[in-house]
Amino acid sequence: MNMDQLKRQAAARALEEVRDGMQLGLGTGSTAKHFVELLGERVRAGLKIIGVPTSEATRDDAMRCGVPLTTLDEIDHLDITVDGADEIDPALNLIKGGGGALLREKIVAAASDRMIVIADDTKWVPTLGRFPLPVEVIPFGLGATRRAIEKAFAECGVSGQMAVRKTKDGHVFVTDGGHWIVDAQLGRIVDPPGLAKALSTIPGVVEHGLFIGLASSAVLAGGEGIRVIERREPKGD
Ligand SMILES: O=C[C@H](O)[C@H](O)[C@H](O)COP(=O)(O)O
Repeated sequence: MNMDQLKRQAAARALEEVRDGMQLGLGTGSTAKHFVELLGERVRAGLKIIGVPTSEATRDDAMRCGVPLTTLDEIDHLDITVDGADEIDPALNLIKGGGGALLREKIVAAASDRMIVIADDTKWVPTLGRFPLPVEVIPFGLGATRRAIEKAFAECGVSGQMAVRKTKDGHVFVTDGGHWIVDAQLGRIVDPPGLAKALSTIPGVVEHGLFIGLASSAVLAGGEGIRVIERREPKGD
């Protein structure tokens, strides 16, 4: 089974949790796209749900698949968000933002009763950090923000090269919110909750890709089948 088939299997397993009448957060990326497509099939067969997309790309996919959409201004909570991840550790801490959607993804996940992470099992790691950590920043004063980020890294026992994300054609990548992303090659993040807190205090940092205490479960698809890992502590701890 190839990677794409594994991603679709994980998406199909998460879909089993969806019930009539639910309000759903719709993640971004190649794995979440499978979920949106499968959800669209169920909607066309009569399932009544409504979704909040976490990016313009997901909005386009959902509309194409016939998934009805709303916003967090029109509804007061979400039942489940289903989203992919770049890395997942045994405490269900995540690195997200490889596709640049981390800010909306975090807002939507935080507004959800449950977040189900779907992935192929190569995303499962003992320690976060092999995948570059995305940090979404305001372009104004970027030099000062970078220095503050470096200081936060040092205080949290990590270091590594940082680079402003570029598109394939060499232009600066701009997020749906109009911000830039700095990707940090940290290798091994020893204290993800500590680093998350430190980054959140920096004025020029809009958001970062560490998702701490947000995932309720992870559905991992691999060559030997599907593994569902449930979070033990309540959401937010
Ligand atoms: O910004 C993008 C998101 O955080 C994605 O969910 C993450 O990068 C995983 O994407 P994929 O399922 O394509 O590996």
